[in-house]
Amino acid sequence: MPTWLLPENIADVLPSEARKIEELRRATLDNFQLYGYELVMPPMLEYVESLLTGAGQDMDLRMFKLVDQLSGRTLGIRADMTTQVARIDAHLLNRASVTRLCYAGSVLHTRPSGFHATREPYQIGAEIYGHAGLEADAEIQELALATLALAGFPSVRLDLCHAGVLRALIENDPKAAKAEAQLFELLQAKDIPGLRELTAGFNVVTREALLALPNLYGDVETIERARLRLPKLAGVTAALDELQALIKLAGAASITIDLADLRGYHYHSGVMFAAYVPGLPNAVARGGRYDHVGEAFGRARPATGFSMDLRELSRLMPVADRKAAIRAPWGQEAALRGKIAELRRAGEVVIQSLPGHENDQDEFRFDRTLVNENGIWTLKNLG
Ligand SMILES: N[C@@H](Cc1c[nH]c[nH+]1)C(=O)O
Repeated sequence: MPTWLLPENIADVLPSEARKIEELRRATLDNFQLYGYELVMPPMLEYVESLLTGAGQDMDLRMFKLVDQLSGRTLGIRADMTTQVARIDAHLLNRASVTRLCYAGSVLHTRPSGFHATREPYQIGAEIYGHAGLEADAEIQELALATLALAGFPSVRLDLCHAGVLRALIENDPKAAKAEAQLFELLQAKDIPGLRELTAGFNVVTREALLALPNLYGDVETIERARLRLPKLAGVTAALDELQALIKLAGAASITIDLADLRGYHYHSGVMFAAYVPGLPNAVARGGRYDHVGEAFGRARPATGFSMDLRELSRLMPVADRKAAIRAPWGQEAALRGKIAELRRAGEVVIQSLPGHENDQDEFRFDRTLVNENGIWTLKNLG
């Protein structure tokens, strides 16, 4: 095997793609700042216990682990930055008021989430801590839509779900509580035969409700269907009421409900959403409420947020036009160097041709050149 092969679902990002990702990263972070989100940079790795705190058992399987030569303890490489940011809010900032934080960085997954999915997504996201009301969820959804619009996706469908529905059903039946992890998996896969088998010994009300969940999707009327099909447990009613209220607050043009779309992480505790763009089966952004994570870090804080993978998003964007550039000869002459510096200060790309390498650069399109006319360096259009 050649030594330069990369592991499966791990790839280099080449110049034109890297440029697209970087431009989107800058535009997204600048936009987050306009909404008052402060940038934080959590570490690439932490002690495993800290990364797993409040994160749910699914995180353990998704995380790469290694041994720390300094402490002898096991370290985990982050698979999701959301819980790291919750730790920062809970322990380091210790603010009582609302805190808005954002972040961007690579995460690693032990297994790809789909056949072609990368195991190294570039995660970017925003989180609000300290407000339990739906207004925070509405702001997060608006921000997710604004971010997708920046990336060139103006028509996005938001799929809403609520972790409280399954939680209330599970709390009502000890047998279901024991099978929580499997229930999550089967519901995510909408695997009705599997659900039938697993729920055989559950009480009838829980069983019927769990079997109904995969079919409770569609337009916003689904909430009314859910009220009829699901048991009138306080947790179920509260969750459906919240979904209904959020639909009124959220500005999305197209909203659907899918009460079995639990594909986020197990730490979600309330309203969850996934954003879909035309022509792509996988969600391009996911988010939701996770009030219990701060509690696990010792400071109960309401929390909601969203994140997305910039690599995936930029792959869907059209290829960017090559940037116009100016070709300049190589030279140390003060007048030439002064002219080049002046053009670069004005935002122009000026590339000095190294002797013997006058050909084009892939990422750039030379449309002008610097020529010396009677001792003055002037720009000339290239045909
Ligand atoms: N980090 C979650 C999405 C999220 C951000 N904040 C809350 N939820 C995910 O990757 O699915």
